[in-house]
Amino acid sequence: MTTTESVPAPASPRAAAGQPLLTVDGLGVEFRLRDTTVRAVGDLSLTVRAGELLAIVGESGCGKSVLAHALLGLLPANATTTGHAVLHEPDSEPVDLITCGQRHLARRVRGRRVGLVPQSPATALNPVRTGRRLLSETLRAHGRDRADTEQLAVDVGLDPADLDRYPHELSGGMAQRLVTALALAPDPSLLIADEPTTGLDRPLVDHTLDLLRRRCDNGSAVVLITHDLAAAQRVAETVAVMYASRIVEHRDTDQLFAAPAHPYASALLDALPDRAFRAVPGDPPMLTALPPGCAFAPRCPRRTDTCADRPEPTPVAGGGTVACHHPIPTGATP
Ligand SMILES: Nc1ncnc2c1ncn2[C@@H]1O[C@H](COP(=O)(O)OP(=O)(O)OP(=O)(O)O)[C@@H](O)[C@H]1O
Ligand code: NI
Repeated sequence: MTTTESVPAPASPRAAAGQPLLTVDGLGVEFRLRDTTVRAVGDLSLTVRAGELLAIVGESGCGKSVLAHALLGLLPANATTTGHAVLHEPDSEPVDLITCGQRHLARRVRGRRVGLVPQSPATALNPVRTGRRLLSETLRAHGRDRADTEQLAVDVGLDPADLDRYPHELSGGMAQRLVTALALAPDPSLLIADEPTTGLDRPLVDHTLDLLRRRCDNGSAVVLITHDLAAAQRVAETVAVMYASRIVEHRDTDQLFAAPAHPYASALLDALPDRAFRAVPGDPPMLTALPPGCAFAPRCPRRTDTCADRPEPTPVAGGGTVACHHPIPTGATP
């Protein structure tokens, strides 16, 4: 399999590594249904820095994809989004992705400065265009050379011959690689990749992860949404663990994997085959009926009466935050 050996220069100026690229502050998303409200994202704050690969992990339904869609203005009409998410880039004014409006998002941000690898590739592809046409048109629309089409296919591990297929002729894994190539075509400074390795076999999983990792080497940033903790451990600098709409722990990857502070993060790691291989006991709560306090408390071996109050994210020794009244001591010295 061919890989890109060098890191190409980005299409637009990038912030210096370590500078905040996206600051999310108090983000909330609710869906109004006929007789209830789904609180899919609650009071979520985080910073993504230039050159960083942040992995967001957590059980199915905890709000990962809704977070991604909120940042790109892709939520349906029954959604209400609150809070802020400011994109800072060296060549332009900071823009609040939550308040700037659909017009600005569509013209200036989505698929340009912020790219999305969607979780469902099959529905994201225009069915009447071949992969080659989709990719070359996207490159041209962003002022890039159409001759890069085949290279981009190779970069994502797609055989250029398969570019002549229509979406319905692609396997799930091929469609996945094509949507990744389409998201990369505009060379966004921030790429949000929502389960980008679904349907890929192990060598292609690693190929895709390494491709995302390399993007960060020129000052771009990647938010990788994944169920695959091993993937997060392999390529992410930092990991945010989401539980029932909130981030419960956000720390340096090595530190989190060595000594998780939140009981839920610890239980997730215990579910790994090379650890205890024990599923997290119990079920997550319904997002229509979240308890006022800690949402993990009913499943938590460390819970006390204090957990009836919601824990706020607080600093952990060694860096990062944990939202728990009774965090597991990490052994790190302040
Ligand atoms: N349009 C919608 N209307 C109502 N509820 C929605 C809507 N979209 C998502 N939800 C709900 O929001 C919650 C979070 O969904 P989301 O897709 O973000 O989960 P996820 O963490 O990405 O899960 P998975 O790992 O399975 O992809 C779920 O309870 C889901 O049912
Ligand atoms: Ni999802």
